[in-house]
Amino acid sequence: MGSMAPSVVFSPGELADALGALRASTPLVQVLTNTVVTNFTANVLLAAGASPAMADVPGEAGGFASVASAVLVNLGTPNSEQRAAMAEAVAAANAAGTGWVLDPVAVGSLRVRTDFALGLRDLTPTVIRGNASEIMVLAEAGSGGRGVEATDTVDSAAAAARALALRSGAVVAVSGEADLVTDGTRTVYVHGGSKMLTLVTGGGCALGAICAAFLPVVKDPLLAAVAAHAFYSAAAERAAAASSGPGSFAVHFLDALHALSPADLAATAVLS
Ligand SMILES: Nc1ncnc2c1ncn2[C@@H]1O[C@H](COP(=O)(O)OP(=O)(O)O)[C@@H](O)[C@H]1O
Ligand SMILES: Cc1ncsc1CCOP(=O)(O)O
Ligand SMILES: [Mg+2]
Repeated sequence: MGSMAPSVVFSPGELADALGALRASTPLVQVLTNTVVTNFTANVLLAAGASPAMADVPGEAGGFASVASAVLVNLGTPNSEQRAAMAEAVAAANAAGTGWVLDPVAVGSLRVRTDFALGLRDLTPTVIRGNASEIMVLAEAGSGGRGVEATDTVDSAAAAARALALRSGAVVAVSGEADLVTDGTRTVYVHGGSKMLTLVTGGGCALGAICAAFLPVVKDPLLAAVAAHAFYSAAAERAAAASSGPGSFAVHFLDALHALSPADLAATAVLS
């Protein structure tokens, strides 16, 4: 896969320890996200063992970011108030040395959010997470997908993802059938998961929140993002096996995020 040979850089034990550390510390994740997925994202964080706080009001967002364990900035429905709050939160997170995740939902054809996303890209996000088309736009190597959906493959975005990581200093994660996570030098593919995640709104957006939840619990942001994707994929696989369609999948997914143990993660994760 990809133009450069990927390598396994993390052991099952490292993934298990990361999940154990998350559960032991209950990270406080500040979420500035879109109106479609807010409730689902909070439930995903709670089920995983984190503590969500949707603090996205100007005047509050900066103060909250200075005490949060990590911050998610998701551009799905970026009204002007929320954009002001995001600017505050990012400045405060950077001042406090707090990790933050940028999810540039639907960048490309939507000018306001694309311009805003390109500005955020250059404000040292710790992780940039998106689908292949979104990542290609932030790398200035594509014109975007179809609304919130990707029209490019993960492999076609691999070179752009590495270039974006080197340019921004962020770990870049590209979701798809197999997820690619890179810091520009090391590249890891996370296999597994379920296509059902694409039939529940927030399947990608809540993954950004889980990336944020892992940031404060491990030193290496690449390991944090890989552990987040492996954990998410393992839970999705378990949920898909128990469900009969998108509705029951969403319920089983929350149950699986809650039930999955560090040992389960170590036994299930497939990296390459
Ligand atoms: N074809 C697929 N098979 C299995 N899992 C998938 C597939 N496509 C996407 N996923 C998973 O769905 C989640 C959301 O990814 P994606 O749909 O690419 O994000 P977004 O919603 O931001 O476009 C990720 O966990 C990803 O691994
Ligand atoms: C449907 C929709 N419209 C604006 S944001 C949004 C949610 C997108 O969620 P995801 O990127 O996780 O599929
Ligand atoms: Mg998305």
